[in-house]
Amino acid sequence: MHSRRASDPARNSPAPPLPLTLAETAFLLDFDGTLVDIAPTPDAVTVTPDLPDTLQRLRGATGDAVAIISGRTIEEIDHFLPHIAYAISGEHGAALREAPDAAITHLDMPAPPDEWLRQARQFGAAHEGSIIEPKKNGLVLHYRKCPDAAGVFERFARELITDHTDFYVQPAKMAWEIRMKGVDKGKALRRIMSLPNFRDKLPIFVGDDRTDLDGVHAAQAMGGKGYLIPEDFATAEIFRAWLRQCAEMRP
Ligand SMILES: O=P(O)(O)OC[C@H]1O[C@H](O[C@H]2O[C@H](CO)[C@@H](O)[C@H](O)[C@H]2O)[C@H](O)[C@@H](O)[C@@H]1O
Repeated sequence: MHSRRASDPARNSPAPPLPLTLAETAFLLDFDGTLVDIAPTPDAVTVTPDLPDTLQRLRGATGDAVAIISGRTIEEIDHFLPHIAYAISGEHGAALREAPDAAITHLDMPAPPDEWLRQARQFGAAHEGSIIEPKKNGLVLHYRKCPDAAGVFERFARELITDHTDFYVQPAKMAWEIRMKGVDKGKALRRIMSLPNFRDKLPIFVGDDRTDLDGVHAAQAMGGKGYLIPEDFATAEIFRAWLRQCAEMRP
């Protein structure tokens, strides 16, 4: 993934074209850095006032073909955007809720050993500002508030998972994430695109991080569009303005 600098004239290039018809389009959207701006801590993200209405309008215009695909848990997405997306995939595809009233299902995968979380919390306590975020299928070591410790965090994460071949260490935005092998946002997108409301539509996936590349490639492979911030939309704010334009398109 390449990125553009503020001085790059391409930053000012127009956003991608609007879809031709919403009735034949499905929106599958990343959360952090896309639907919301990156914030100093995971709890501190804010939803812009018009975003829930934008997503509700898109649901109406697409026949409920609006999904969020996030690295976060589904419960966290519900906290920020309650009952807004039709389907939600969490933990990079390890969890799925197919419809608003459906139960959350988890892929049958081994959980990380409890000992990892205990050790990670002990390690985090020695680094002021760090955040240890547990997930069912992994954990995230955030160093945004202690950036000089990035290398130490990486070493700790790699040593922690030594000999556990089911997991790997993924670089994330100011964080290292211990992730389960075998799940990714591309697979999550394909699962959601097989659901009745999504099937037979062209997917538009938008994300901002290297974990989103699988979603981008899967959408493109299905004949749809895969977009990245800042390559295709200079900022998340510009992407959200584009999404609003989509929501306001005539049927
Ligand atoms: O797949 P996403 O919806 O993009 O989620 C990716 C990770 O996002 C969160 O961490 C990142 O965003 C935080 C809030 O802006 C920021 O403080 C942190 O530095 C970023 O790494 C979230 O905490 C993770 O669980 C997600 O996997």
